[in-house]
Amino acid sequence: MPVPAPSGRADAAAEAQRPPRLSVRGLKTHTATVERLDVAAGEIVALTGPSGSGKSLILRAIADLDPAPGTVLLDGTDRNAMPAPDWRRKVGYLAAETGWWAERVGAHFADRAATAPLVARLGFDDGVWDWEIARLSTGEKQRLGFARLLAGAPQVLLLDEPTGALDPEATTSVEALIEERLADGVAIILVTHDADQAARLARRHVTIQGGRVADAGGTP
Ligand SMILES: Nc1ncnc2c1ncn2[C@@H]1O[C@H](COP(=O)(O)OP(=O)(O)OP(=O)(O)O)[C@@H](O)[C@H]1O
Repeated sequence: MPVPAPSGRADAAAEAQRPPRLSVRGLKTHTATVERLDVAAGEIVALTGPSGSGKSLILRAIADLDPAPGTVLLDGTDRNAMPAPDWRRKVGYLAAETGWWAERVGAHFADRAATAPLVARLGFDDGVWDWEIARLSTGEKQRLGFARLLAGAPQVLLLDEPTGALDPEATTSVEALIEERLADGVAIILVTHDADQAARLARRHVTIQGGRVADAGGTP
């Protein structure tokens, strides 16, 4: 009778066979090429580089917001195998400057009751639904944009300077929510100019050098 493998070893083998949550190969934007980048479920990778090196364009290309040649897979499924709106819901992008289309905050949230606890953790009470977009400060837009993104429960988060306009208290709240999503298995790429934040949140750091992003760390 065969002896079963110790469960820890079996788990490790199953883990090794699982595709990375996000996998990027040969993705070309106007300014940079991502040769190879894998992000596992529950992993956060910090993407750094000088201003104008192309970090935002890479996130937008992965999110399929700009056309870009190359291969991007979610749990092994090519982005071309699903409608673009489905991809963008699963692979969520938070722009450094969030976009708003309706007059008031509430119109941007499909399920206010479900989102209220999230919005509260980011410092707002229920009155926020009636606020006009025109009155929002930069930091309020950033926090509400983050809440709007999380409300869709994406499996990948592409965060472009998510706390760039926030005070330390709000930054702590956003980082706590990021950590919780990681615990839920979300894969995250974080663009930040804040080296302390990159060190706090991410063990793996990739940098744009000479227009190339190479995944030095590999898949853990
Ligand atoms: N559609 C486009 N066509 C050509 N160049 C573009 C286009 N969009 C942006 N760029 C340029 O590509 C470069 C990279 O822009 P990007 O916003 O990705 O930089 P970044 O690394 O995120 O910078 P920052 O840290 O300042 O936010 C910039 O020089 C920008 O002007």
